[in-house]
Amino acid sequence: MLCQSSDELKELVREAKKCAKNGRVANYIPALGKANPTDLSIAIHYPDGNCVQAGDIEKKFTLQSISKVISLALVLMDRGSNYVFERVGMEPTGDPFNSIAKLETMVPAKPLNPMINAGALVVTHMIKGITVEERFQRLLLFIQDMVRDSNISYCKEVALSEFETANLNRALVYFLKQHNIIQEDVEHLIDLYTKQCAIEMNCFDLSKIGMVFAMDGVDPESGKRIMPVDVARICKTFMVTCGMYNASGEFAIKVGIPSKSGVSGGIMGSVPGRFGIGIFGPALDEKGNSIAGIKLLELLSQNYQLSMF
Ligand SMILES: NC(=O)CC[C@H](N)C(=O)O
Repeated sequence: MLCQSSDELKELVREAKKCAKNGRVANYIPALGKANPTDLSIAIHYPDGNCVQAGDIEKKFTLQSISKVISLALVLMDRGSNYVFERVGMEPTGDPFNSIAKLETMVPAKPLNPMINAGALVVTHMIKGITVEERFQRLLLFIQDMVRDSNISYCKEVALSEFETANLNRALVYFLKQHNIIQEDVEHLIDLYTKQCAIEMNCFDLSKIGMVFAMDGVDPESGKRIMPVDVARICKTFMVTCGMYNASGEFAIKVGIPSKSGVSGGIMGSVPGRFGIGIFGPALDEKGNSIAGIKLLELLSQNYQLSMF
């Protein structure tokens, strides 16, 4: 069964919105603190081009950790999976996304997976190109291709705000540099990573990216293959095992849709072979996931039997 009507979706948004009051917007990146905690919007994008939406779907937000799946896809294409997984692992951590704790206990010191900050920084380090600008443009082009919109760009204010405050991420990079997993200049990598996290779009755009992953790497509307099927498969698997940080297990049980969240309050969902979902709800739970966004996905999954398990 599919959700085909915005009225049905509006009703679910109204219901899910009630729990936004129990969450808080992220403010460790100061510019994110300006978001309105009661916002909630969703777009569902079907392969035939049909899109069902509810809420203020024009509102833009930054991708934050959602960008980690996309940079992983690019780097898997750039370098191949053997090279990538020699430098970053495949296992969930059970720790918060920005935790530094496990790094010191791992021998060699490679991060456990590409969805935690330590692993994502290693992935961003592997994006091919000579300069930060060239590497960022390659990532942006890849995203523009998925969304089919060459106007997709990044929010300079959020990028700068994170660059000025990202001392924990700097600590992770210094540690990884000491262990020779990362070789480049720390400030260059933080510059690239903070721009990557600040790439900005609305729910409608995000649902298109979710759809490309759902459709095994093909944009069904243009027929264009954006990434090999294996790359899409690896990314979706990480979305299931690590996409919602240390809440991924409970989310898999309650929702069962490969998803990736970010501290801006965005969630990208990919229902395999069926459709893509983009959600924005900036009030977060204690693990850093959109509290109303998760509720909305729970309602959707129950109402339309979307769990893949
Ligand atoms: N969970 C997130 O969305 C984290 C991304 C954020 N840019 C950070 O590195 O802290």
